[in-house]
Amino acid sequence: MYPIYIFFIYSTYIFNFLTPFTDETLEFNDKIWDKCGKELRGDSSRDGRLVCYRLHKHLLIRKVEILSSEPFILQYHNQVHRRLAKRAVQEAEALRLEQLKISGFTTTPEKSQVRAANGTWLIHTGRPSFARIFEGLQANINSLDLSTAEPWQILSYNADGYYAPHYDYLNPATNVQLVEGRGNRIATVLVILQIAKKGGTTVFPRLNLNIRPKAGDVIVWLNTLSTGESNSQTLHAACPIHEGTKIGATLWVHEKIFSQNTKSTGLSRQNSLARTGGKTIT
Ligand SMILES: O=C(O)CCC(=O)C(=O)O
Ligand SMILES: [Fe+2]
Repeated sequence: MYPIYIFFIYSTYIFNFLTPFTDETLEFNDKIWDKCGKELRGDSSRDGRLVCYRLHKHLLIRKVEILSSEPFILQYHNQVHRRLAKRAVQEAEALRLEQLKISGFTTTPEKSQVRAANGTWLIHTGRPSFARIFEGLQANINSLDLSTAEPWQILSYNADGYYAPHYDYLNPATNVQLVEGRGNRIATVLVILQIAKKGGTTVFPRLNLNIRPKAGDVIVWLNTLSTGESNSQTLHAACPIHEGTKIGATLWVHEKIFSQNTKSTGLSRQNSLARTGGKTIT
């Protein structure tokens, strides 16, 4: 009785911080993938804020594209060099990617309403390529303090993999200590390390946006409004993969750095898994 009880508490606890926040019941049926087929981008003739600009840094020039102004969504083109992205893929594949595995199949005929992917946590500098990517991101995205981010969440989606529509911000009611200690996930930084041959775009259904990034591109968006409230327009998903394997690495950026009481929020376990690339220390 006692161990079962502990397991129940423990799994609910872990599940809470891995589960994206939904403040409503999101429909899960084939219709949710309606926008996945073709690339959908914002219309700059309707919104003059949707512009491209060049970012000059250390003699490198990068193209940055504003995909949406409200919520703010940016695409950094070729932020990660092709070779670096390839090395990061090799490093990712050597990690225990079954750590965050959700197969997509449940005991009922319905598919998982979370995602179908393998994955793991990794600390920011946990592998050389990820450390270099992290440094490069911090140098370019200086409006965000990336040290406030949770460890890398690396996800690998095979054919039929997907990430169901969700929000990245946390529900403060079910993540009380984490949100009190670190604030909410104000921004998401999604690094595309490898794209699928077919499918696997990143879709924002409420914004009519379906992004087909290249390997090495980075998508950044703000999850909260300037008031600090969560922005439900940021609903997004990874469309089903039809062929090949997509690998992405996400940083969920918080408002502030760890505070003392963050240690007891479950993030300590997340961090210990991240330090070992998904291996549980026994
Ligand atoms: O892989 C994608 O396109 C989306 C990933 C995502 O939503 C996340 O990591 O929060
Ligand atoms: Fe997400």
